[in-house]
Amino acid sequence: MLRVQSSGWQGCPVGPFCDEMRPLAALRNLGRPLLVALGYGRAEPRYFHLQCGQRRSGKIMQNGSRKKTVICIEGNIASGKTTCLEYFSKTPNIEVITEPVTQWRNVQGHNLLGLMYQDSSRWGITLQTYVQLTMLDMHTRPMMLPVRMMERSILSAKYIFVENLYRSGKMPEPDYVVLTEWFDWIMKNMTISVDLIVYLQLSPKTCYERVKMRCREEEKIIPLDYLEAIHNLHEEWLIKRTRFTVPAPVLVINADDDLQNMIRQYEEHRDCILTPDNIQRCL
Ligand SMILES: Nc1ncnc2c1ncn2[C@@H]1O[C@H](COP(=O)(O)OP(=O)(O)O)[C@@H](O)[C@H]1O
Ligand SMILES: Nc1ccn([C@H]2C[C@H](O)[C@@H](COP(=O)(O)O)O2)c(=O)n1
Repeated sequence: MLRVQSSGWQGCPVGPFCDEMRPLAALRNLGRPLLVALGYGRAEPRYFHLQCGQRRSGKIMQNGSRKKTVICIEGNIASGKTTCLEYFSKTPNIEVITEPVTQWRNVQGHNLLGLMYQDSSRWGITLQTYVQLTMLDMHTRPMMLPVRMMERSILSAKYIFVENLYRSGKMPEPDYVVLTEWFDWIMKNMTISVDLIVYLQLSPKTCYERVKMRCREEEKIIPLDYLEAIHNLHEEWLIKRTRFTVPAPVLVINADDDLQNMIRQYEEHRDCILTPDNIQRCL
């Protein structure tokens, strides 16, 4: 089963220079207004590119270069994101960026992921601060190929994992507020381009079984209700759309299927996934 959600996005295309931008380069360019937030309110701000004012439908950039495409694969823990990326990595002209879990497990000898699972009230903020940095690095890495597929995004790090820590009382409000101000600054001053979100939707129970099967040391203590909370936040963000901005069209794929059926679904929707301009035709 596959559904497409239309987007509430107001248009934030990539500027001609954005592929070259790295966090430090951007900090040097603080004076240059890249994005303006439209309408702060209950929901998150929406962003519109000031310099080119280009809408998503245009494939050719103002500087004549071809528009590149960024697809984010979102979903619960062990929903099959890495497996999906591995599958598409065999396609020519696609670059794949997986979540830097290895980096999170060894920051100058410190395993932030392990620390977070051992004591999330103490280490949740530490892990999420680092996740936000590494995700920003992923989004701003120069694109070498026309299509980039990445595992999760800086958005889900904030809207799912930071939000869960805060709502469950594991992240004190001052920490949450500081991380939110950092996030808002990034969204206002950096170009975070997302053309399509592929949401792997499945039951928390299946995720639980797959977490057990994968047997990642740090995750052995994950209870089912943690996966339920993470699932509910994905639904709130990408399906119900009750709180946070959804930055691109969302393709919902039923990921409860076995591997063979997952491949069948990926093949059926290959064109929609790899050419987000086609997504309207899939609606
Ligand atoms: N459709 C599927 N059916 C059964 N097992 C799967 C399926 N997709 C992935 N797996 C297995 O589930 C575990 C988690 O998958 P993975 O792709 O690493 O998830 P994620 O990257 O979302 O955490 C792995 O052991 C993987 O081999
Ligand atoms: N912002 C984040 C992102 C991920 N994690 C955790 C969840 C998993 O234990 C691990 C990697 O995720 P997966 O790719 O297996 O879904 O990192 C987190 O705590 N915060």
